Amino acid sequence: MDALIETARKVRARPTRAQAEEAVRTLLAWTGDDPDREGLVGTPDRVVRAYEEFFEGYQDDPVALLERTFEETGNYNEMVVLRDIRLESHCEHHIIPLIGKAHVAYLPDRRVVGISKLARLVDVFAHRLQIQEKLTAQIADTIQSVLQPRGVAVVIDAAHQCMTTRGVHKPGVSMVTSRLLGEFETSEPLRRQFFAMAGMGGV
Ligand SMILES: Nc1nc2c(ncn2[C@@H]2O[C@H](COP(=O)(O)OP(=O)(O)OP(=O)(O)O)[C@@H](O)[C@H]2O)c(=O)[nH]1
Repeated sequence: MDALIETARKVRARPTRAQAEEAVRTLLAWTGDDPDREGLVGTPDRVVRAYEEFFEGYQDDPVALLERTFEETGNYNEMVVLRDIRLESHCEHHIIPLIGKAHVAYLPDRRVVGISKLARLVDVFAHRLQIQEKLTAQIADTIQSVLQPRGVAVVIDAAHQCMTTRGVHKPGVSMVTSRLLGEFETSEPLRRQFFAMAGMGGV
């Protein structure tokens, strides 16, 4: 298995919850506000709970998700596309949300995976600190490595709030990334069919 996927499966030791809450308290004090006032006293706990949700993907094994497959497919070997998968992630540079859609396709080779697992796979990697390029690659490479289909295509179209709410302040901009493997890489008609099926004919 690919070394990058092996790394993505590792569950690392982490600081305690109390340490995480203390870190939030420090940030609150750093803003210039009073962490002990009524409105903020519960904030470290809330922020840590929110982070548990945002970053729960570190606790999940992306490979195990795809290991249950079905071979009774009626010889179906055409493209399978799951499009418009809502994507919520956080950029690793500013820990600010990036929100958009993922479109995931593969060309089965005799076996297929339960379709919800593709959406779960997107969530596992999205619920980690990310840059969009790595997120796109991790989703595609995991499907390729575990299912070994004839091809995989992943496109992500997302808006980065680190570009809209701070810094360069450019609302309305979205970033599009793609990873095309196997027959999607070698066949132009197949790529075109994928982009059309994903509703991205203009990309
Ligand atoms: N390629 C890529 N860049 C990203 C992503 N998310 C955030 N960034 C960018 O990461 C860069 C970090 O740049 P730095 O110069 O280190 O940070 P900064 O001073 O906060 O940059 P500004 O955002 O330009 O203010 C910024 O250009 C962000 O727009 C992503 O998913 N992919």
